[in-house]
Amino acid sequence: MAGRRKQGSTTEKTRASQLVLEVKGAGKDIEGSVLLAPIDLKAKAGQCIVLRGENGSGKTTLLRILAGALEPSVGSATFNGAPLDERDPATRAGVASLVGAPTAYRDLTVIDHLVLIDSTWGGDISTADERADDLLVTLEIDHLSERFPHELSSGQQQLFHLAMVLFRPSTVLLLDEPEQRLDTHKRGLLTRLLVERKAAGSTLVIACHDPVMTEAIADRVVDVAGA
Ligand SMILES: Nc1ncnc2c1ncn2[C@@H]1O[C@H](COP(=O)(O)OP(=O)(O)OP(=O)(O)O)[C@@H](O)[C@H]1O
Repeated sequence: MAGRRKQGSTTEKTRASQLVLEVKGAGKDIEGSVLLAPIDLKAKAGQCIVLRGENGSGKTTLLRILAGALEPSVGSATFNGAPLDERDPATRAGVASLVGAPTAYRDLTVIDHLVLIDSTWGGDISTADERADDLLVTLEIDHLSERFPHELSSGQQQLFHLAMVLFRPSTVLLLDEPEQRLDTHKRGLLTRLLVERKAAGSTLVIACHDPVMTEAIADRVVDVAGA
């Protein structure tokens, strides 16, 4: 019994010390235009890296590289030691990202979207509604569960998009300015939720222009310097 406990704690420590994301000198240019100057980044389980930098410095480009949606022109980016590639099942299963607006359907309600996402990830259909509603309650948009996406305000739409990415299973969460269009109360609520995700072992990389939120969630701030 004692031996099993010891082995378990060693495994947990090993897991916590392993790099989940590693970017080594990754940069991106297209036809002579520099989108991202070469940059390094390391993140372990339970860590949150905040990307900071002026408009156009390359934060979204770096997030797209981390999502496996964009291949770096130089350097490398890996997830658990393997190259990031959104076509690869390991990347798709582990990495959830909100970079730009996700696909939404005019004829599905807010809760329909969550139940659909859950079913594509193999969630238990008998509890999907209840779990979806719990997340909407946490984000304080449960009263909007039967609305269609085009019936939401811009801030409500942002919370809906966050719900879509938070509802699917993942070990890495990539968010591009999740605070945008949210009021102060909702920013606080999102901050608490992200701190909880971190405590549960998720790796977070977040581009953020809000210094209060950055202070609350960042284990490390990476300055994206631009070309
Ligand atoms: N397809 C493209 N071709 C050429 N340049 C591009 C392309 N997409 C983006 N860029 C340029 O790459 C740079 C980095 O853009 P990116 O969106 O990564 O910046 P950002 O740091 O996320 O900015 P913001 O804070 O405004 O969201 C910008 O100068 C942008 O104009």
